[in-house]
Amino acid sequence: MDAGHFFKVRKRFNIHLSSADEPVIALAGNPNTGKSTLFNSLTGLRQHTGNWPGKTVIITQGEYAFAGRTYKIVDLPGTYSLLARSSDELVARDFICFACPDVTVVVVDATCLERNLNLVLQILEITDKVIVCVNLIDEAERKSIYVNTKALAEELGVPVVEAAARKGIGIEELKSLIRDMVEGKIKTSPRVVRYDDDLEALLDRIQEEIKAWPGSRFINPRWLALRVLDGDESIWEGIRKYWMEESGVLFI
Ligand SMILES: Nc1nc2c(ncn2[C@@H]2O[C@H](COP(=O)(O)OP(=O)(O)OP(=O)(O)O)[C@@H](O)[C@H]2O)c(=O)[nH]1
Ligand SMILES: [Mg+2]
Repeated sequence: MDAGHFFKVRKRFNIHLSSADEPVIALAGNPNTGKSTLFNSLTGLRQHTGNWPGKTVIITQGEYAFAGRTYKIVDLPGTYSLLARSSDELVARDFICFACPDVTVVVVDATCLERNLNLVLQILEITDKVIVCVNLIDEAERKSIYVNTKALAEELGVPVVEAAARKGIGIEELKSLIRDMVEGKIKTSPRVVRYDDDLEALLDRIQEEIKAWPGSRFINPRWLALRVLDGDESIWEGIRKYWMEESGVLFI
């Protein structure tokens, strides 16, 4: 039943799958971190890439085969945040929260990791099916920057893989991690941002109400409660579009 729901929602994003159980992998990340280059490495396609930000404005999709299974891969627009202030942010956010990719690979730039972690934490608030891909390690090495990926994975509570997408480095390891996550072999425990006690108490109350909705299993209730507190109107538009129109799921 849930697979059928997500099949319909994914179609709404023009993601065409051969069957409802074909895994969907999203590539998210700040602009210019090498998502499209990674996409090309994974799929063997030649999507145009360039070194200016904000280029990918539509969702590009492709496929790759690994160990006998086909994976659909979706290149999301580059964004610094998912607060849905721009159309790029809205598309990336709606895809992650409504189409529920089987894995979201967050591509981060090894040369300026800190700036990229804001988006990683925002995505970890929505989903625990995350792999962080620290790309541009060749560029980082050139600048004598070394990333302790083991410590980063422990801090974030999700797998971290190093890559230099332009040279095809790290691609096989990423594919194998994706397979393991899709098959449920990787248990993650994402770092959750905790707010002050009053806010947490309020979040608990809102979450309890959300959990009573028939559609609540399609979304992370804590994340939705945060959006409610934020006064984020755009989330209701998404719920109408992807739950009610696609699956007839009522939410009140
Ligand atoms: N040195 C090096 N350059 C890379 C690597 N990956 C990507 N690049 C370069 O970084 C630039 C940006 O890459 P894109 O793949 O277009 O980045 P993007 O994340 O898709 O960018 P947006 O779509 O604008 O968000 C291009 O010039 C790539 O060739 C890498 O691993 N090492
Ligand atoms: Mg791109």
